[in-house]
Amino acid sequence: MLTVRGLTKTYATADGSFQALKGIDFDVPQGGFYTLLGESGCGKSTTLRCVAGLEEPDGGSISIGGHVVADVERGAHVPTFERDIGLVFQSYAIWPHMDVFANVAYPLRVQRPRVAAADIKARVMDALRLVGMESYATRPATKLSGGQQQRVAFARALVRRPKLLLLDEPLSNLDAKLREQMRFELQELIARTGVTTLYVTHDQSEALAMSDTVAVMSAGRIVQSGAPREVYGRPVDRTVANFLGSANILRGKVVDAQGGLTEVALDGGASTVQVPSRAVLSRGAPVDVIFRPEDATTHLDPVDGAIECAVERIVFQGGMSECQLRLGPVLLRTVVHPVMGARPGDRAWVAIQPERCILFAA
Ligand SMILES: Nc1ncnc2c1ncn2[C@@H]1O[C@H](COP(=O)(O)OP(=O)(O)OP(=O)(O)O)[C@@H](O)[C@H]1O
Repeated sequence: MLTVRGLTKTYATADGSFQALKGIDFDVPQGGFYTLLGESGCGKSTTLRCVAGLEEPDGGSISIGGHVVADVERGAHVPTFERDIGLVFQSYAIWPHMDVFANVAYPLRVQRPRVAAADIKARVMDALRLVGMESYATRPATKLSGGQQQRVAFARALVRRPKLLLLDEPLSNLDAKLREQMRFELQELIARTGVTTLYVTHDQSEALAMSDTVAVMSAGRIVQSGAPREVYGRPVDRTVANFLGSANILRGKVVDAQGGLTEVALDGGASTVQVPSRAVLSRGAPVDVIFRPEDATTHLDPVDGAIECAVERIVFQGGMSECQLRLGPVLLRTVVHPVMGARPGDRAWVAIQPERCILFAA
């Protein structure tokens, strides 16, 4: 449905130029929910803005539903209002001088192909019903809460029944509780309409919870893309592992490698672990062993093969606590039940599940 090939974009800056996109390729199938995730400045919004036609790329091509909307080589650039898209940004961007109805009706009145006047009311009310705002049609836009304004923005983006919905951090202005509620509402809304969605966020929990496919971006490139579980469970490098969830990293050296298992002696004589690894690493090679907080258990008594640490901090997080443990220069994080009676300074033993570890050459 959406195809992006070889997208590049360089901005002119005060001291020269800055290449924000260095060759972006991806496809979103019909009805797919594709998320661009990454730290601030990695190029997520620039990618979305190129798909929307708000920026002109300087290389590559974009097609939406089989129609080429941008192709630098052929000099093609279809303006935003002629692309079959709905757009929602972080700032609600609904017009304060109009009521809810007029806001949602606006794209039907100004964009082509025009919708017959007689059909406008039914189309607007359908869109408002979709977001649970049908009883607010005559409410001035300024007399709405943040969440209600964003619902109106979704209704306005969907009222023309676009092929593609483009969402740039649409939940970021909402407080934590509302953000979570709106996340589910938005997911349901998208599932009900079946609209293909390109979503931009720096919030990893949003990306993991909502998407069919997550693409992690860094410095103008997509470094990994796949199903959320796959990217979380099998990050291709430390950057992805660290960005998507928290990752514990232990340095070590390869002792032996046989039959897909690599034996690693962790630095400081902490322990030896046998980790599955596809890469062929020579004996003595320095490596990083990476594991997620939930892939280790924490014990207050010695356990065979476990790593001895000192409890540094217990961070209560409601249903679970994060246990921070000191191992020389490294601070490990594990997940423990809030009733676990550990205190700062206690000795503790961390047993990692070797089959869940990931190995990278250091
Ligand atoms: N109009 C512009 N002129 C110059 N540089 C720009 C312009 N727009 C964006 N950039 C730069 O391009 C890079 C990518 O910006 P972009 O907005 O795509 O990042 P992002 O990943 O969406 O970040 P954020 O999450 O902070 O919005 C940044 O370094 C940014 O400073």
